[in-house]
Formats: sequence, C-alpha cells, structure tokens
Amino acid sequence: MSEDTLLVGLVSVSDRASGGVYQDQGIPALEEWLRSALATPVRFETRLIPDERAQIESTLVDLVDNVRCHLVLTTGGTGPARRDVTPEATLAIATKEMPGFGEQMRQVSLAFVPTAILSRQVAVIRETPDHAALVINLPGQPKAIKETLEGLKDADGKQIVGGVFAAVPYCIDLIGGPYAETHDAVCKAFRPKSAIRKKDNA
Ligand SMILES: Nc1ncnc2c1ncn2[C@@H]1O[C@H](COP(=O)(O)OP(=O)(O)OP(=O)(O)O)[C@@H](O)[C@H]1O
Ligand SMILES: Nc1nc2c(c(=O)[nH]1)N[C@H]1C(S)=C(S)[C@@H](COP(=O)(O)O)O[C@H]1N2
Repeated sequence: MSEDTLLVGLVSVSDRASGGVYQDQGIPALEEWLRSALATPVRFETRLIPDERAQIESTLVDLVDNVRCHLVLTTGGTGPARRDVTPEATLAIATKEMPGFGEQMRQVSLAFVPTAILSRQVAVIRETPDHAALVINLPGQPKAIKETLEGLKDADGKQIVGGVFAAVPYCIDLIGGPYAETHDAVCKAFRPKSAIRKKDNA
C-alpha cells in the first residue's frame, strides 16, 4: 500500500444484519459513496458487528491502533432504543470530541427526515503515541450515509445544506494522515488556502 493511500475502516453495527436476518446494506453503501467521492487512493477494512458496546469499542480500537486506519465510519446504533450504544462506545475510545460533525449531520438530516433529532451520532479523534484517526458515527438507514456525507443539493447540483465529508480531508491532514482529494461534483472538500497543495503538473 502506498503512503498516500487513505485507509478507511467501515463498521456496520446492526443486530439483525450481523445475525443474518437481513443482508447488510451499510458497508456496501459506505464503500459505494466513498469510491464515488474520493479522487485519491483508498483502501477499506470492513466489520459487521451486533449492537454490543464492548464489541464496538474493541472493533474501533483494533481499526485505529492495529490496522492503523486514518478514518473510521460507523453506521447504525445511534438512536434512542435500549440497544443503541454506538455513541457511548465511540466516546469511550476517544481522546478528543469533535462535536461539529454531530451538529452538522443532525442539521442536514433534518432536511430529509423530521426524526433526524433522534440520532445521537458523535465524532471523535482517537490518538495513540504515533497515530491518530477520525471516527464518525452515521445513522443506520443505508440512505442516511449519502445524505449526511454529501448533504442536500438542488436539481442543478447546487449545495443547499452541506454534508460533513467536505471537512474530512482537512481534518485528516491535521491529524497526520495522507492528503485526500475529492471529486467536486460529489463532494467539494474545503481546505484553507494555505493548506492546499498544488498538483505536480499545475
Ligand atoms: N446494516 C443495515 N443494512 C440494511 N438495512 C439496515 C441496516 N441497519 C439498519 N437498516 C434499516 O434501517 C432501519 C432502521 O435502522 P435501525 O438502526 O433502527 O435498525 P434496527 O432495527 O436498530 O437494526 P438492528 O435491530 O438490526 O440493530 C431498519 O429497520 C432497517 O430497515
Ligand atoms: N440523514 C438521515 N438521518 C437520519 C435518518 C435518515 O433516514 N436519514 N433516520 C433517523 C432515525 S429514524 C433515527 S431513529 C436515527 C437513529 O438511527 P440509528 O439507530 O439507525 O443509528 O437516525 C435519524 N437520522
């Protein structure tokens, strides 16, 4: 794997998908959106697990500390039901909270469903002595993945409410990960001017 490859952990947290009651659509939806959005090399490491707090925590720790993912996206388990514990597990393995992500995701999700406020999704940084990763919770509805990452656009493709992925590449720069670039038509990543790297042939 080349040094500029973004290593992304994808975690689908669902009792029923992990138990074989229905087929998991979370990981395929995450992979599909990320492949359409990223213009730079990416590699995925995937996990399908039940809504068990200890297992969610150990999966996140393994993906960051051992697999050395730069970014981990979870889907599912963010609601108010008794078995929904993904935010608690995520906060438990964090070294820093990133509240802006949850705030923005609930904001954009309200443009799609009035129940957006039921998602307790959080985002955090986990730091070890020589590595760091951004971990973001997404809701479990497979369609919520594109909605929260990409945001809402009008028929001409003009952004109406921003998705959170626009801020992810710069966040990964700041925690020491590779310089990820996106396809503007899907997601226009934002970096301050001083942080933009010129292409070799520019
Ligand atoms: N991983 C998944 N794959 C496919 N569909 C999913 C997945 N997670 C959730 N869904 C769909 O979204 C709906 C609402 O999501 P929610 O997280 O509330 O499911 P859930 O009932 O809590 O799942 P589970 O009980 O299996 O953990 C589900 O009823 C299901 O139709
Ligand atoms: N963008 C988006 N956000 C959404 C939804 C959705 O369909 N799209 N569903 C909501 C609903 S109905 C619930 S219960 C919460 C929590 O979902 P989870 O427990 O599957 O994570 O996410 C909310 N956020």
